[in-house]
Amino acid sequence: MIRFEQVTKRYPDGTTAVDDLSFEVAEGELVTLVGPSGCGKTTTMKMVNRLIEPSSGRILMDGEDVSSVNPVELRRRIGYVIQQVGLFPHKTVLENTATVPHLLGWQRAKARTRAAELLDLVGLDPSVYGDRYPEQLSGGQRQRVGVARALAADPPVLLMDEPFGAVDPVVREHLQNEFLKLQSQVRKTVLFVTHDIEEAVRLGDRIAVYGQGRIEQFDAPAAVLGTPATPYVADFVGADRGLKRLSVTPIEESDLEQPPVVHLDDPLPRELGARWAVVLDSAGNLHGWLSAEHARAAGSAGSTVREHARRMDAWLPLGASLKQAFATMLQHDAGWIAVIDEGPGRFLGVLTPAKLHEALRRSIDADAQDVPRTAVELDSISTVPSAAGPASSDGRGIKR
Ligand SMILES: Nc1ncnc2c1ncn2[C@@H]1O[C@H](COP(=O)(O)OP(=O)(O)OP(=O)(O)O)[C@@H](O)[C@H]1O
Repeated sequence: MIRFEQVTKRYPDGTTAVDDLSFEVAEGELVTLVGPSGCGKTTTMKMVNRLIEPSSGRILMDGEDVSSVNPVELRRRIGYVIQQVGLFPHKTVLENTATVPHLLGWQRAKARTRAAELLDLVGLDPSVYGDRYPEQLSGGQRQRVGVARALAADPPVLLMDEPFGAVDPVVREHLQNEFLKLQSQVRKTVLFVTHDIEEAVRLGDRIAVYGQGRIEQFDAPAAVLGTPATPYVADFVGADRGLKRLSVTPIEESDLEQPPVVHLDDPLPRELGARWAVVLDSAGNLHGWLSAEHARAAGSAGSTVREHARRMDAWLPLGASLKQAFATMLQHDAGWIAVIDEGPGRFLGVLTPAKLHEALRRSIDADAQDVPRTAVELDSISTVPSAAGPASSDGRGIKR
């Protein structure tokens, strides 16, 4: 979808910002460009919509050399979100969002309807926020309007330059989650610049780690964290990359243990054979848990599990990340969490801290041994977005 072919950018003062860059972003893929300040990320991005022209090499979008497309026409096909959102202060939120459809000559009513839909999609109720002016919004809300505006004309490509860089860490994580959800619906081809490796890992299907003007590694997040291609990348992703891996490693069925199970309408057992048992309803869905101590103490004949079961709030769907599992354990002060089938909600097993640790080891070892690393060469670049990306393990709530 977007293909860089040996692209170099040398500024007139002799600075080589980007040096012989070749990579490809597949349709619907989100690639994060990450690296320290001044390594050429923004220059890379601005060459796609021709805010900057390459000194040599070419950039193709859908097979077409962007240098042959009129820049104004080109930019209408490319949504652009930047850190300082650049909303028009004298226009309302709705008018700001409808800017590009207006420029494209859409009828006013159609443009406004579309803008309202987009505001809704980014979590801003148009009836509440549509008539406000940008100064009447929080920083996070302004960023959302920026995203809505960039999507308004439904461009196939989005360029995002540190879009969440100016908000505090909590709002930032919230915006990242919302953006992942949004991206799973709209499936744009996205180039996303950040200097934050955590953000790159959370959002990217693949990550391009920049050194000075060059890509040091172009790979799925798990591979960048598990097998850094160079000492530079290892240093950049940090000594705590084992921890960062938690967020890109999904819970798998083989990680689960099978505790004793009782059903709601079973007579209350005197012994469980363990300190606790999972309680299921007749459809096999998770209801809660029963403690052996409680069952023993209750002991009265005639009662059923239903009267003694406790609710279980610490649960996650299969495929959620180990990081979510760890956070859920901490949040509920739980020694284990239940894992259910995402669709029908069937109980699958439990994840314990020991199994969580094993899963993390498995993931690190697998990468160290045999995960093929994608070389930064055009011919070897896979066009399939990685299933290991954080987008595939969406952030699900914990409580029912
Ligand atoms: N107009 C320009 N003239 C000369 N040098 C420039 C110009 N614009 C950028 N540079 C230089 O090119 C290099 C890459 O800049 P670029 O903005 O692409 O980096 P970046 O990775 O996006 O950095 P940051 O994270 O700080 O935004 C830097 O050394 C920068 O100083």
